[in-house]
Amino acid sequence: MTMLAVEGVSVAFGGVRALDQVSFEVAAGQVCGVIGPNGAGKTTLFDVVSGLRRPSAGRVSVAGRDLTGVSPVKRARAGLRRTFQRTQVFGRLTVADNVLAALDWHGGGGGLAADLVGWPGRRRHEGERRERVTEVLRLCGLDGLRDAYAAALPVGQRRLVELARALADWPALLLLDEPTSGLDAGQTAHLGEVVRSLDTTVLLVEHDMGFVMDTCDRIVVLDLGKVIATGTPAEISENPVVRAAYLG
Ligand SMILES: Nc1ncnc2c1ncn2[C@@H]1O[C@H](COP(=O)(O)OP(=O)(O)OP(=O)(O)O)[C@@H](O)[C@H]1O
Repeated sequence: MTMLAVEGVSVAFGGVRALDQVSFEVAAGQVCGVIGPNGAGKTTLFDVVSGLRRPSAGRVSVAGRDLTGVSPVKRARAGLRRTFQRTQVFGRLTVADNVLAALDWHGGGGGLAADLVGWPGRRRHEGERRERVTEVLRLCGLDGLRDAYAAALPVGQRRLVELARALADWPALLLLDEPTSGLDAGQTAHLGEVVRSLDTTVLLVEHDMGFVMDTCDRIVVLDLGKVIATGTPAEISENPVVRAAYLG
């Protein structure tokens, strides 16, 4: 099943074609990396998929639903989650509470009255939510840190907390913007292991080629706004067109 479909997407800034008829698909459960030289259009593509920028032509669909003209907030309701280059976690909350807060926006059901009377349905929801927090912390290798304050963690672990937050309510599609930025080699390797172990569909933009090659099932290569290649890491690393674009 196709989870993300980008079809004929174009964006122009004045005379610059940042994206020119970009099309590709990501199958459910796959990790897809977008790479390309500086100015290739990676950030613009990310902004189009996450809803920050509307394309002048083309369509973006998630799980068969056309989201092209839909706001970022409504995309989030449709199951799209993203992380940012600069981590966005609540420093004064514990790791577990950071993840719980990411689940909270669905509400526990029943509103304020349910909060006040400790409605049994609400208590059941609460138990399920705490189970999900535990599960997500395990997925992200954060079990041992659930009671640590996020502000006290090194950047590699804060990045994992952000990932855990994004995963908390079972996203349909997870967008990772330069996930390794600021991480050392060990932290990058650990993040790659976590991302590979997920069942979630992931689209990531990343400069670290080693990370992309090790982590992604498929790679989309952009150059000057166009898709010049798609394929497995092995296919991409052997592709002469890709090599030429990078050697410039
Ligand atoms: N807001 C903007 N106004 C004008 N031109 C822009 C704007 N944003 C991007 N561009 C241009 O569009 C093209 C694609 O830029 P984009 O930032 O998407 O590339 P990128 O692949 O993310 O590059 P980098 O690897 O350097 O981050 C570039 O030529 C860039 O100069």
